Amino acid sequence: MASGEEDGTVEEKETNNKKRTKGAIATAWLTFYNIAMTAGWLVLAVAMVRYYLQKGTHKGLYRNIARTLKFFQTFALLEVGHCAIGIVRTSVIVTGVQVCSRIFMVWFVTNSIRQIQNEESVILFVVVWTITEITRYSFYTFNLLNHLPYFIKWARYNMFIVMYPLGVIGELLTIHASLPYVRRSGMYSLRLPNKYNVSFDYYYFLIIAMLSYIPLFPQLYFHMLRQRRRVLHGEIVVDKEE
Ligand SMILES: CCCCCCCCCCCCC[C@@H](O)CC(=O)SCCNC(=O)CCNC(=O)[C@H](O)C(C)(C)COP(=O)(O)OP(=O)(O)OC[C@H]1O[C@@H](n2cnc3c(N)ncnc32)[C@H](O)[C@@H]1OP(=O)(O)O
Repeated sequence: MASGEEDGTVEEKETNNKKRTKGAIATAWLTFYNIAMTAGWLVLAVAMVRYYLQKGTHKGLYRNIARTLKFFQTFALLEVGHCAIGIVRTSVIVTGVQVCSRIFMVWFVTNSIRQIQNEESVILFVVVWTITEITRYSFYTFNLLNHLPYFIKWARYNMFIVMYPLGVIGELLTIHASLPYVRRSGMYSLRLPNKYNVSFDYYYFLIIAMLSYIPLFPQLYFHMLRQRRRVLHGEIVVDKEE
C-alpha cells in the first residue's frame, strides 16, 4: 500500500522533506545541548563535593564554583529560544519565568553581594538546582536517544515535589539575607535628583521580587504536577495556555 507521502504532490513531498530535515537538525542540536548541560552540572557537582571534602566547610564554596554556575545557568537562556522557535513543546512563559528568575538569583543577588556568598541558603539552592538539572538534562538526553531508563523518568517527575520548595526556600532566604547590605550600600539604585529624573530603589525591588514568588511559584509547581500526571500516569492534561 502506498503511503500518504508517496501519493502526495511534489510540493507536499518537499514540505515533508523540509520538516524531516528541520526535525533532524533540531534533534541533533537538542541532543548536543542536553549532553553539554548534563556535563556542565555534573562538573559543578563534582567541584562542590571535592571542595567540601578538601576544606570541610561550605565557606568559600560559592566563590569556587561561581564561574561554572554563572556560565551554565546563563546558557539556559537558550531554552527560552527553543520554546519560541517551537523545537520543544513547552510554554515560553513558564520557561522564561523559571530561567530568568534563576539568572536574576545568580547575577543580581549572589554574584553582586559578596557578603552573602557564604550563607547556608546559597549552598541549599545551588545543591538543589544541581541535583535537579543533572536529572532533567539527562532525562531529555536519554529521551531524545529513545533509551530512557525508568528511574530517570521517575526521578524527573517526582523529585521536584520536594526539590522545588527547597530551592525556593534557599532563594528566598538568600534574597532576605542580602537586604541589609543592599539598603546600606544603595547598590543598583538611582536617587533623585538625577539627570533622568527617575528614581529606583533596588532594596524595594528585591522585596517585590520576593513577594512575586507568591503568585508565580504555584503556577510553576502546578505545571510540573500536570506534566507528572501526563508523563507518569498517561493522563491527558490540557494546559490553560495551550
Ligand atoms: C527578574 C526578577 C525576577 C523576580 C523573581 C520572580 C520569582 C518567580 C518565581 C520562580 C520560582 C522558581 C524557583 C526555582 O528557581 C527553584 C528551583 O528550580 S529548585 C529545583 C527544582 N526545580 C525543578 O524541578 C525545576 C522544574 N522546572 C522545570 O523543569 C522547567 O523549568 C520547566 C520549564 C518548568 C519545565 O517544564 P516543561 O514544560 O519543559 O516540562 P517537561 O520537562 O516535561 O518538558 C515538556 C516537553 O518539552 C520537551 N523538552 C523540554 N525541554 C527540552 C530539552 N531541553 N530537550 C529536549 N526536549 C525538551 C520534553 O521532553 C517534553 O516533551 P514531550 O511533551 O514530547 O514529552
